[in-house]
Amino acid sequence: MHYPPWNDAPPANAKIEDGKIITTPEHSDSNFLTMLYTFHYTGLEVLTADGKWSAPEPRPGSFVMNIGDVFSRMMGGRFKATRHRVLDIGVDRYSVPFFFEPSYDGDIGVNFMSLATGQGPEHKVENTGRG
Ligand SMILES: O=C(O)CCC(=O)C(=O)O
Ligand SMILES: [Fe+2]
Repeated sequence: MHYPPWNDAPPANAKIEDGKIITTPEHSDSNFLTMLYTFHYTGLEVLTADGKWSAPEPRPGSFVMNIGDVFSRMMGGRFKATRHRVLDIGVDRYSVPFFFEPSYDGDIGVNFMSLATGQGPEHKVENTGRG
């Protein structure tokens, strides 16, 4: 992904709290799991459990792993999908996300954990492709 800077002309809806400017608004990824490579670039922020935005320090050679909506739902919400956003850092920014998706006939039914624990709401099979 390539994020060009707004170059001092951001649209009104790119301006957020504390004078920050965003290139990608807050969201969670709709997939299972995302492996994200951010090189040496800052700009990524993740929402922590106490509702504060936190900027993980970029670590070249490492991946950020973001839990997606599908994984969270399969786990009955015990693991939360990572809310995250990207700030304008004033220079061209690059990142490489790998969006790991379930296979077309994979079972992504809710409450997968109950298959292993025998506890909690019953797991119901739902195939990715057939809903
Ligand atoms: O570029 C990044 O650091 C994050 C990208 C992202 O959130 C996305 O593509 O869903
Ligand atoms: Fe994302």
